[in-house]
Amino acid sequence: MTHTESMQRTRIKFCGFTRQDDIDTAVALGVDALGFVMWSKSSRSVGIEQLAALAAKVPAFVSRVGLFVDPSAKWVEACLPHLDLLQFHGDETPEFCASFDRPWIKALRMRDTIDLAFEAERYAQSQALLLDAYRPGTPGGTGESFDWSRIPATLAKPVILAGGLTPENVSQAVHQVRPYAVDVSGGIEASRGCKDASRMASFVRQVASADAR
Ligand SMILES: O=C(O)c1ccccc1NCC(=O)[C@H](O)[C@H](O)COP(=O)(O)O
Repeated sequence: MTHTESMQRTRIKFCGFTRQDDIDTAVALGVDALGFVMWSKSSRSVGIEQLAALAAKVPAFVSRVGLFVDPSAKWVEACLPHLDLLQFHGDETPEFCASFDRPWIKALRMRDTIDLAFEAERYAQSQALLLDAYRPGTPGGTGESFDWSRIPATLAKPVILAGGLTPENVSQAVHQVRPYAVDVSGGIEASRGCKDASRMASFVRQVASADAR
């Protein structure tokens, strides 16, 4: 059964926050989860002090998600007090992902050879699988989409659809895939790391209208 058949709305995660004003806007729009890039090679990354300051002002019942790419255990542990959920974007093993005292999701890049049923079994302890576009050498945040018809109608884990989503295409994406959640970064930005309030609002409206279809 898809989540829509069970009458659940599509959850929304916005990723790559660096500014308090953008977080305030997203929270006011009712966004479910806010992502912080804890990978220093990203132009959207925040340091631990910035994470602490931003995360402290996120109200209850909005998830603070930390995004990691092949981190050390020490780095994840340092970030843990400010996070509700961990998102792993590299080649982390299931054992590594499960070794922290937080729920977690695994991002999978949709390379041609990927076997999603196998990955769902492999990452069985994850809360969900985030499916993202594959670009060699770039672990995420590419702003590129992939062919959504490659996602099986049923999968053992909830699907978070990511990769190149925008206010312009998210309604079609939700209608076609019926994911548990959608995740966006570049599609709601004015510039790298800076969100655009009107694009954030438009994205949320488009998801709601797709849910109502
Ligand atoms: O945003 C980054 O710079 C980034 C770097 C390394 C791994 C993941 C990264 N971002 C993840 C996301 O923002 C999203 O979860 C996802 O990749 C979708 O991004 P976009 O295609 O820009 O909507």
